[in-house]
Amino acid sequence: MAVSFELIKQCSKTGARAGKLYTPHGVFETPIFMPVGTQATVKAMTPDELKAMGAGIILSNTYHLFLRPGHELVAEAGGLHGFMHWDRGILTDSGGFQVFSLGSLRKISEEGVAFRSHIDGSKQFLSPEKATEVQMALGADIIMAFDECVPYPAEYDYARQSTERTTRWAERCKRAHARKDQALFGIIQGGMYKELRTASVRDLVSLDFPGYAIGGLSVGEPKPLMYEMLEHTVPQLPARKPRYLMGVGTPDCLVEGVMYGIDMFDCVFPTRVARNGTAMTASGRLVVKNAEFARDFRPLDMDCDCYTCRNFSRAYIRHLLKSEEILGLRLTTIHNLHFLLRFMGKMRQAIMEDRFPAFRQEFWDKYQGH
Ligand SMILES: CO[C@@H]1O[C@H](CNc2nc3cc4c(=O)[nH]c(N)nc4cc3[nH]2)[C@@H](O)[C@H]1O
Ligand SMILES: [Zn+2]
Repeated sequence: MAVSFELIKQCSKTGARAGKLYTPHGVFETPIFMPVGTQATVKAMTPDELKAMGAGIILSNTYHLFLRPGHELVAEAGGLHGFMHWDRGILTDSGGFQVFSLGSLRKISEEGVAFRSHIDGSKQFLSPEKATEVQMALGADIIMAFDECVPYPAEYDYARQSTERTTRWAERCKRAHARKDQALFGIIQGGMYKELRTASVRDLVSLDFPGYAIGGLSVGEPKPLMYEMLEHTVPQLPARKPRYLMGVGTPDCLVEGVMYGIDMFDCVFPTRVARNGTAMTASGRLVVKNAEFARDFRPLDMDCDCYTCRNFSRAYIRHLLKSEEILGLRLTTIHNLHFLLRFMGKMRQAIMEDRFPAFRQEFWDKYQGH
């Protein structure tokens, strides 16, 4: 088995659990947050810095790398691990989501999706087989089935037909996948319709994937609706296989996702907001670019021990960001990633000590939104 999951501790009162994910590039503790490195780099970070802060698995993206520099070139460089000099875990998203969020003039059919590249407008086509071939060439440890992320909102009938096609596509990906050192995860769809979510779980679990992602969430729906879908869907997934919630990465959603039994998360949020000068802290966000911090010589987050918070002040980081100095966005990125990775470690510790409900309550008492 390329990737396997060991359930270490189940919370006695909620769906939260602590586990271990065994991959060809290492063993990683779950719940885990996976920094996003869309174009084969986690923006502004070196691999050594990512290692130093404890990142275990990072994401890259089929859609982007297929368009540039091309999967064949990455394969010549020894796959993504060789190309980006990263020897820990890599997961690639299959491109379905990005075709819809980035590509233009998309035409979806049973065969696949025709679209124009957002880079040069050239005509492109991705099918389940092509997306699987690209991911085999990129060489990630975990690859995703090619799916359509049902948009929000979506009519019941559209959600049903799209989800049924995603299941047929998942079967085609499974048939096309021919790398024993890679795990292919299925992606649950179903929109915001509980019976479609159940049908998607039933159909994909019958295809027996080594892990399952929950797709079609964090797409602009109200958070309570995302939580309702998680509460309904996650318990129906096999307990001994990893569950991956795609596109989630704010502390509130991470706590709730862990509570429902999610093991893996990814999101561009922490690195994206860092680049526009927003720091994540235990009590919410701090927009360090704001004038109020011009003479504030305290660290971003008084409770943080990251390289940024040990050495630099809000005033200095604000100055760097206002002056568009590259170090500015590097320092905020270091802090945000360190903050989230440490937050996951604290949650795992609480689960191991069977005090997750108290940890969650404490979090909500302190957290002031977003
Ligand atoms: C709300 O923030 C925006 O939304 C994205 C995060 N939310 C998200 N939901 C996703 C769903 C899927 C899916 O159903 N299938 C596949 N293959 N990949 C997915 C990737 C996803 N990412 C950020 O990029 C941000 O722009
Ligand atoms: Zn910090």
